[in-house]
Amino acid sequence: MTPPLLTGRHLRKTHGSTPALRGASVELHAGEILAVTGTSGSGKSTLLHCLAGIVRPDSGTVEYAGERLDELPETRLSELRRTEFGVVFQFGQLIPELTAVDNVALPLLITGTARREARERAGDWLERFGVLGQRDLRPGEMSGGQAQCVALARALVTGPKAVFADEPTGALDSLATEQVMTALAHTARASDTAVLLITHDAQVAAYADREVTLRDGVLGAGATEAAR
Ligand SMILES: Nc1ncnc2c1ncn2[C@@H]1O[C@H](COP(=O)(O)OP(=O)(O)OP(=O)(O)O)[C@@H](O)[C@H]1O
Repeated sequence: MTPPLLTGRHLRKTHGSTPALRGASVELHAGEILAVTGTSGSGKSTLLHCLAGIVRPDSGTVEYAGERLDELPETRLSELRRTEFGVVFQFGQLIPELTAVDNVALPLLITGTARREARERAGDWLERFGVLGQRDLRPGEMSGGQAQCVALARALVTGPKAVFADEPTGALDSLATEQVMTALAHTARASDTAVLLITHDAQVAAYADREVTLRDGVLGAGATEAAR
């Protein structure tokens, strides 16, 4: 079997005096959708932040494609986040003043793509997520489901190898959840992108290839090859 794209080993992280992770280990393979479930406060978001190089664990290691994220300088980490990772949160965090197409084009502009090409590629991704008709609308003029599809298009437009989605449908009704998850699962598989999907919704976890559960900062069986 090919080695994992991303591996977290024995991750520990404490916020103030609250232990969020207590030795969590997990592997994510290229092209795989992994759902991490768990009750509120079990450490899901903290795990995502450690694996995506957003926060450093207090101890333990995070290895991405042969690089130790927990040891990298901030400059290399932010380069990786811009070029190899995509992130989506519960509330898409689109820029309210920009239209859908300009929101999606933004990561390309930041990495040096010319404006015309960036907007063309943004349009392609809006189409893949079924929201091309909303290209000239601002986030406040769209439904919640449409805005999340735009946020996903923005996360995928740079061709990331890994997408980190933290409760991406947490604010949506079940119909919009289905629209967003169908689009995410389809595009992730078509582009061989790995997805770490944080959720406490069984309807959402059902879209994953594999599901692991966090309990009190530790992952249960199946999170790593050794434990499977
Ligand atoms: N910045 C912070 N400062 C202090 N405590 C924090 C911080 N972030 C998280 N925590 C605490 O760490 C624990 C784990 O939080 P985390 O957000 O990772 O869990 P979660 O499973 O994602 O929860 P939820 O489903 O409610 O989002 C919780 O007890 C939380 O209150």
